[in-house]
Amino acid sequence: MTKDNRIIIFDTTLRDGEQSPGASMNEAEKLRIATQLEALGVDVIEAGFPAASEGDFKAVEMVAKALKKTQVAALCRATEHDINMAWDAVRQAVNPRIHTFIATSDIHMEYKLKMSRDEVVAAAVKAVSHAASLTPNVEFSAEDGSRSNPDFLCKIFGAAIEAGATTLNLPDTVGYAIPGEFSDLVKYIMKNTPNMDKAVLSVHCHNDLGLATANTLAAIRAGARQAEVTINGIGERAGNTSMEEVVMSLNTRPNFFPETTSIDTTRIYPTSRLVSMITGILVQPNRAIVGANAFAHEAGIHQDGVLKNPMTYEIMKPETIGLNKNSLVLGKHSGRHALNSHIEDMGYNLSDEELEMVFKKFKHLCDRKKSIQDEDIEALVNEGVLRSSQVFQLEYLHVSTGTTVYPCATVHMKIHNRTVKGTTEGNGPIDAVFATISELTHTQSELLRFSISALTAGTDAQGEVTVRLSEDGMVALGKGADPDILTASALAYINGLNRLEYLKENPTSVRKQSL
Ligand SMILES: CC(=O)SCCNC(=O)CCNC(=O)[C@H](O)C(C)(C)COP(=O)(O)OP(=O)(O)OC[C@H]1O[C@@H](n2cnc3c(N)ncnc32)[C@H](O)[C@@H]1OP(=O)(O)O
Ligand SMILES: CC(C)C(=O)C(=O)O
Repeated sequence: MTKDNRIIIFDTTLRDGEQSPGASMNEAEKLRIATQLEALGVDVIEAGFPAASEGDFKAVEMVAKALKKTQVAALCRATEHDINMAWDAVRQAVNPRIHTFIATSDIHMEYKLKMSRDEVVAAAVKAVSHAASLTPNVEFSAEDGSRSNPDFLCKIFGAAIEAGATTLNLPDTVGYAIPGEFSDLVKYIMKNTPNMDKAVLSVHCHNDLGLATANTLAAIRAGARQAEVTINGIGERAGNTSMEEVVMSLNTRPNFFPETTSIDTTRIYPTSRLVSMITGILVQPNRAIVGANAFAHEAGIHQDGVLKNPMTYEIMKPETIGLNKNSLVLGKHSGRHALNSHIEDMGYNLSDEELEMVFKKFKHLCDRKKSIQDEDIEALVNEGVLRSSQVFQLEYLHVSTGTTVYPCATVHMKIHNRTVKGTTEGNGPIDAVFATISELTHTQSELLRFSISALTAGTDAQGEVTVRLSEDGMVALGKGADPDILTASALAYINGLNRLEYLKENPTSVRKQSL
């Protein structure tokens, strides 16, 4: 048993991770991940189960040949054939490891293996002795260890050490363990296994109850010195202990965990992305450490705190895991501080009054649109700031249109602080809107151009309308943005009219304003 506080990180993304339904990887893909895992700094890479298929054999062999410093392990049943296959596949690694296993729980021994306890001990000893005749680096796992009799575990582990195993792995194969109980089991094994000081105790947890990381950390506290993990926690059924959770727990809470790892945490995020891309298993947004929302803040009170000091709501720095920065997601829970900071990042400098105006429109937009993009904000700023000295304002718009209805628009506008209302028909809904506005404002402008575009992707995107109006030799652009394209059109038209009014009053600024 190693006495120091360094935890050996044994990554089984390429073996147990590959057991996630649909995650099978080809040789080149495994090699790509293995190379990344080596750069990440894992100590051991379990590259596959060579007896499973010719492809897996080749992949393990390729990884073993390619890696420069990392130990490469291959899993095998407790049979001579599987062990020989495993050895043939890993033997060219700088430090090859044979990992052999057999189940030790009563249910597995009776129903699956159909073997007695003594037969299982004999098979384990035979397998470990054979593996140890090939390499000094032998790991033995007691499959379904957490549901096995503790004294039987100590007996088989003691026998495996005597046969040459240097790492003993206690798997919670079916994710059944509870942290306190698992930690007691680890302590019991360490105390009662003969010659335990000659081997490293490892744990390998599954996430069936969502406790894989908690059990692994409890085991580390109890003295386990190897953690078997996968990137993004992928693996059989509900998956394995996730590497990023264990490593970042140790890293973030050094006052609680004196244990350390050799992981370069700044490579965690890119590795997570790579594994997700290759396996096709998406990372859920709220996943700890590597989820898209792990460093994103939406609530105004949180955003304000983060702007003042990120540590108010962040226990880790995003750069520590290789993310450029956190993100303040603008949404309906955001406040003025976050909105203003975002607007400043976009290059605008608003007065308090302007910010107030944009903030109101922003909240209104958030109630109607799920995700707010930079373009949405830009449109709101343009809208809010350019409309600050407006003669004409839209108060209400109702349009009826359809296949059997003649398009008709009802518009209420504020003109010089007086509300006027009107209804007009048109050739189409936009024509009806523009005709009504024109009538209410007593303007005679000519519509030179009308264009509409979606500011962002998705059916809930804001539409941006641009109009070019001309009156008495003056030309003005008008812009309007709204998720409703008829409202966006009305806003653009009124914006253009306001600019024309401005030009009429400030003829010297004609050129500048009409650009
Ligand atoms: C908890 C884990 O994650 S364990 C690792 C799981 N990984 C894999 O299973 C790797 C992929 N597996 C495979 O490709 C195949 O199962 C193979 C090639 C390994 C074996 O295939 P087959 O020979 O067709 O056997 P099959 O998988 O149907 O059954 C497993 C056999 O191995 C036996 N067995 C299971 N575990 C062990 C073990 N650790 N040591 C020895 N024998 C074992 C079973 O009792 C069963 O034996 P039986 O045929 O006498 O009943
Ligand atoms: C073979 C062992 C290590 C395993 O994968 C498990 O028990 O889950």
